[in-house]
Amino acid sequence: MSTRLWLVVPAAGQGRRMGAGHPKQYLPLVGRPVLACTLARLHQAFPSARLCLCLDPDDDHFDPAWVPFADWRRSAGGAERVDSVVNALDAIAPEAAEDDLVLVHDVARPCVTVDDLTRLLAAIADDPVGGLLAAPVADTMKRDDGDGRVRTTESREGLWHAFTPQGFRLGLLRRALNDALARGVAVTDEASAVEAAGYSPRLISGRRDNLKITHPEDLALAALILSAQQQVL
Ligand SMILES: Nc1ccn([C@@H]2O[C@H](COP(=O)(O)OP(=O)(O)OP(=O)(O)O)[C@@H](O)[C@H]2O)c(=O)n1
Ligand SMILES: C[C@](O)(CO)[C@H](O)COP(=O)(O)O
Repeated sequence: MSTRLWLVVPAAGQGRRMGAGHPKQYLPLVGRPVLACTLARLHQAFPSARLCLCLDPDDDHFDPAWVPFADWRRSAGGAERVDSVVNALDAIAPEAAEDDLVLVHDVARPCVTVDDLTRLLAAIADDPVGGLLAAPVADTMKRDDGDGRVRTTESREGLWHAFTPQGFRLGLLRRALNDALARGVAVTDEASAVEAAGYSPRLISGRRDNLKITHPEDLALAALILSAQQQVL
């Protein structure tokens, strides 16, 4: 049996830094909610993938009409992003094979391009570990002294911003996440768990406009990015 492609979309966050009063994935972006925009991009790139959408069990904003995938299921969001992803992997495991590829993509990143998505998949399809979209740090990096002043300027050489999607084989990713959680390792993305398991995920250079909508000003930026992308992509 050939390996299948699964998409896991963590969408169970509360959007506290956005401060909109309800989760940012339901804020309108370019005529429809952020969640619908993100799923549309993923569907454009991978129309026959299987989707698992992590939703807060108390979510009363979600509308299934926003899901363009024929084959999809929902899983329960957890306390942290990593818990939502672990729940999703547990939910798909009975239907999936250990070496099926899983791409995990934040619902809060609607500006990822079809080209980056397909390049990521091509780059990791035969990679023994897997990898992630990322971009080299372009600014000078400062470390603060904890009191609003600069302590040091850090070297940015070799530093990358980690984006999503991040893609790994189901078996490797599940083991890595569960081990990391059991050992108390801080897991802010899938790659950090895979790294803690002793592997080196591949960095796939992606576009810098793969913005994660986090703060209020990001929503307008994302709308501009999507409009600009429509002109040229
Ligand atoms: N318990 C959680 C927390 C986050 N996420 C998802 O993980 C992604 C990245 O998280 P982040 O940008 O931090 O989103 P929020 O948790 O919503 O934001 P905040 O931290 O400001 O509350 C988002 O797509 C978010 O919906 C999730 O599925 N489950
Ligand atoms: C996974 C992630 O998008 C990589 O940059 C990011 O870490 C998720 O955001 P959070 O604020 O750390 O939950």
